Amino acid sequence: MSKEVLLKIEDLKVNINNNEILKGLNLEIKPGEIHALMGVNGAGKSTLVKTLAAHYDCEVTGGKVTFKNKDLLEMDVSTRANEGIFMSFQSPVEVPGVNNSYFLRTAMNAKRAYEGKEELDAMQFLKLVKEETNKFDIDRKLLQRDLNDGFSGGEKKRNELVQLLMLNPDLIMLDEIDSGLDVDAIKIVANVINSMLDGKKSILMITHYDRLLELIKPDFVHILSDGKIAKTGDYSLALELDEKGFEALGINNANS
Ligand SMILES: Nc1ncnc2c1ncn2[C@@H]1O[C@H](COP(=O)(O)OP(=O)(O)OP(=O)(O)O)[C@@H](O)[C@H]1O
Repeated sequence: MSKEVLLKIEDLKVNINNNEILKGLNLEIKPGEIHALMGVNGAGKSTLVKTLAAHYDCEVTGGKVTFKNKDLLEMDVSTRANEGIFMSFQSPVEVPGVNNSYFLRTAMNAKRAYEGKEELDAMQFLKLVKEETNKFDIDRKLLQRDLNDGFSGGEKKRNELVQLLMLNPDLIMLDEIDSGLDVDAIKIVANVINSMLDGKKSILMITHYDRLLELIKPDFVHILSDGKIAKTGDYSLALELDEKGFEALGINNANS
């Protein structure tokens, strides 16, 4: 693998329901970098991360994406996860009938098998979960329930943090993980993410608010508009955006 680039997106075009949402997007993420993605509602931010996570809504019509120098678009959803891509969804789906703990252990064991490691039995798994969640104020009771079934918005996000800690991915994609969270919960999110940063893990996070970026400082801030990255800067771009709004920065309000 090239040491310089973890994820490379070139001229990516994506349709949803036959509408072109991404119109030739380019983005490069190196190991250890934190990228924030901002933009008006409907600009296509979620579409980008959903496409990278192989979501069935997103039809790639052009372009190239490489992850660890491999063709990402050729990989199915589980291969992408096993290769080290993790996505935290804006609204994680509820899966009644599937035990949360069982689901997570299965996902971990699939990744371990892919990496040539031994599978974890239930006891080893629980020990690991306990070690990881004890470092943070994360309630383990959610693991006994069915996956996201009846979880509150905040509980769903906390559950994703447990998944994140256990799966230990190389690229963490967070789609508005701060939305609907109370101040303490946002701090837990930031603590978990910051604790995972080891100079190699990269982050692509979508947010509308400077609050999260204050706690997880991005190296790059991108503004998505009209299906492309319209502007890139450092953290000061997020501050400028917060102060002046999109229009003052010359960003179109429509995704047409
Ligand atoms: N399943 C779908 N069917 C039809 N249109 C869709 C679907 N999913 C997304 N879209 C459309 O694609 C466009 C981009 O949506 P996307 O969710 O990527 O925007 P976003 O930048 O993440 O917005 P927000 O900031 O509001 O979360 C929007 O116009 C949206 O209505």
